[in-house]
Order: sequence, then structure tokens, then C-alpha cells
Amino acid sequence: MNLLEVNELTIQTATRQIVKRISFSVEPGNWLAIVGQSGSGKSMSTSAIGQLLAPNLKAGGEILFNGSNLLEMSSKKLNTIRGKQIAYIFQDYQNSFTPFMTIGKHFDEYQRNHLQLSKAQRLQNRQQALASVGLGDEYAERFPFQLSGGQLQRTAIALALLLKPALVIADEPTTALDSISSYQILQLLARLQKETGCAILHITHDLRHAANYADHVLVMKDGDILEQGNRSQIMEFPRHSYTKTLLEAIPSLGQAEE
Ligand SMILES: Nc1ncnc2c1ncn2[C@@H]1O[C@H](COP(=O)(O)OP(=O)(O)OP(=O)(O)O)[C@@H](O)[C@H]1O
Repeated sequence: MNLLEVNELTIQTATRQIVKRISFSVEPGNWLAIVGQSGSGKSMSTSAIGQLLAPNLKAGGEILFNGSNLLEMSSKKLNTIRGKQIAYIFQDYQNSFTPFMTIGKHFDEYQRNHLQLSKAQRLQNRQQALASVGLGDEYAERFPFQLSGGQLQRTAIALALLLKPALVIADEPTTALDSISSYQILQLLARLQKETGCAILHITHDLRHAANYADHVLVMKDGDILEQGNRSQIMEFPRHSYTKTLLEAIPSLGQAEE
């Protein structure tokens, strides 16, 4: 069974249909990249999964997670799934943190909200989680503003993976980072995906990222899916002219080195 199955999802305001009957699925442990230019409806589609849409937006269709329709689920039930089984990593990682709360306190609160563990167990989990993203436990004493962008996004990843979710939704997780930090973040996600077996739904406007990491790629434009398929299908035999344009925009290795 698919972990996530999106069937004919529509998202609209009172006057405008933004996402137009799109369907896609994610298998357990798979990496699906959703690629498309700004405004194509990528973030909106993935926000609908966790019932995170703005109040003026209405979603229709079905979003099945392990067979249950998330669009019809009570917010109380969804709260038990979000974080624990479905975790988000956002582009604006700064907003994922409370400014005057230490990193350690973030880990503690997150576990207390979702699990019943002793203080010693929570501490051990925090140490392991920080270590898994290459940060020593001394970072627990720091406040978010005392970390670099890359360190903070690594911490956000450690938090997102803390409860071993089956699905991680990473919405442009590297956009705010320089290219070296971006590379490290994606490498880190790929390693943690292998270690934990989670599936990743990765939103990116950069087809290079999809080329390097995704098992499947879905191309969106103006609220519609233009094409989707496994990575080599899309990268080597794109059918749509828009996908070809995105591919042509990737600098060749020679150009990139220059
Ligand atoms: N609450 C809202 N009400 C009305 N329109 C909205 C709302 N939020 C976003 N939009 C519009 O919906 C469209 C899709 O937005 P969305 O954020 O999903 O795009 P995106 O593909 O993720 O773009 P980006 O790569 O820039 O994040 C855009 O035209 C956006 O302006």
C-alpha cells in the first residue's frame, strides 16, 4: 500500500481554483521531488496534507495517509499524526523555533508533547538526535539566534526526525542557505532517510536537487501536474516542453565549475 495517496486534490479560494485535481502517491521509504516554478501550487498542495492551509483556502478530493483521509480527519486526531508520523521541514527554519527558548528546551518540549518518557530518556534522545546531524550536545544550551543558518536547519531536521516519522515533508529546505550548506543539508537528509527508512516529499524549484536525490519526480505548473515518473524517465526522457526548459536551465558541469 502507498504511504500517501493524493487523489484529485483541488484547492481553491472563493473565486479561484489554484490546485487543479492533482493525483500522486508516495511509497514507504521513497523520495518524491515536486518541482516547479514559484506560484505553481507546490507548497499549497503539501500544506493541505497536514491541514495547514490558510483559512480562506478550501481543499477537495482525498489525501490518504496509511489509508485514512487526512482532509476529513478531526484536528485533534491529526495533531497526533502531525509531528509523530508526518513531519515538516520549512524553508524559513527561523520560524520553526521560539526565539528565547534554548535548543535543548525545544527538544524537551517536542518529546513531552508527543511521548511519555523519563527526563533521562528525553535527554539521551536529544543527544543522539543532535549527534545524528553533526552537532555536539553543547548546542542544547544555545538559543536559536546563536546558531548559523545551516546549523539551525540541521537542528530543525533533527527535531523533525526525532519521533521517527514515516513521512518527512521538506518544503524548499535549502532555499535560504548558501550552496555548501544546501549540499550538506540534502546529503544529511539522504543519509537520515536511509537510516530511518522514512519517505521524503521534497519541494524544490531546483531540478538539480531532484536529479541527485529523488526516486520519483513530479513537475507542476499553474496548479497542474505536467508530468511525473521515476527520476530517469523525467531527467532523460522528459515529455513536456516545460520540463525540457527546466532541464536546460541546469548548468552543465563545466559551466558550474567555471
Ligand atoms: N492564502 C492564499 N489565498 C489566495 N492565494 C494564495 C494563498 N496562498 C498562496 N496563494 C497563491 O497560490 C499560488 C500557489 O502558491 P504556492 O505557495 O503553493 O506556490 P509554490 O509553487 O509553492 O511557490 P514558491 O516556490 O514560490 O513557494 C500562488 O499564486 C500564490 O500567490
